[in-house]
Amino acid sequence: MPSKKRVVVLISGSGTNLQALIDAQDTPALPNAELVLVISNRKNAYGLTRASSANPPIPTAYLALQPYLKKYPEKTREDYDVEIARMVVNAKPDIVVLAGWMHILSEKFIEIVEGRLSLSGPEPPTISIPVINLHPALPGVFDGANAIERAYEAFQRGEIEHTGCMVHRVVKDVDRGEPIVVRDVKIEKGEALEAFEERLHRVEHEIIVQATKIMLEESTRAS
Ligand SMILES: Nc1nc2c(c(=O)[nH]1)N[C@@H](CN(C=O)c1ccc(C(=O)N[C@@H](CCC(=O)O)C(=O)O)cc1)CN2
Ligand SMILES: NCC(=O)N[C@@H]1O[C@H](COP(=O)([O-])[O-])[C@@H](O)[C@H]1O
Repeated sequence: MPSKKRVVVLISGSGTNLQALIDAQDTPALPNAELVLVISNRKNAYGLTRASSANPPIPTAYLALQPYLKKYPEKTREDYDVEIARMVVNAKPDIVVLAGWMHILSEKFIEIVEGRLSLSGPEPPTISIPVINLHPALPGVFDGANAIERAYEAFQRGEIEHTGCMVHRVVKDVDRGEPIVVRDVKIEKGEALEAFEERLHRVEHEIIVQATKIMLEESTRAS
């Protein structure tokens, strides 16, 4: 049996998408995969509880930007991103999944994790870890935070007829990476935001597993 593919997940909140990955790991939905680390930038993220309550428990880590900058006044936001990259690389993942990670990552993070920049010294990096992100909107529309609410309001103004969600490769430009899985989600006339959001989240829980599986299969073929 080949060794399991290692998945690192970055979160900032409730972790319902993390839970979808936890439930899918090492099942036909996400075969031969195990979550090896969950990193949160918010101490009270319930996703940390989901990880530690999993069976077996998934190791967790927490590092928030503002406390880091307060503790190390000489450091920068980019230094923080390098620390996150160090935590990720040390976990030796085959993929990194941003599942509600609400922090824009610097290009340096991407260069380190994708193996174009070495964490320590001049020797060439030996890693190339794909980073993917779940975003609750369609490619090129409603980039950034609060996308669900913005799409809902645009629908109420008659500007759009539907929205959707996607998982895409992470590049420097937020939400502009190559889409991996894209799903349309209709907004029903008269539907409350909460009901629409619940329907969209259910689709997210499917596509985050599908996209992770696709990327791990791709990395297996490439190796
Ligand atoms: N370099 C990239 N970093 C990140 C991407 C990406 O595509 N490229 N995706 C985001 C996830 N995301 C949307 O999908 C997103 C998350 C957060 C923000 C944002 O404005 N964050 C603020 C802080 C907001 C807060 O703390 O509540 C910030 O980082 O200053 C925009 C888009 C993850 N990172
Ligand atoms: N721009 C990024 C973004 O808005 N991400 C969104 O955060 C939520 C996390 O939910 P969860 O914590 O329950 O998984 C998800 O809806 C995800 O699309």
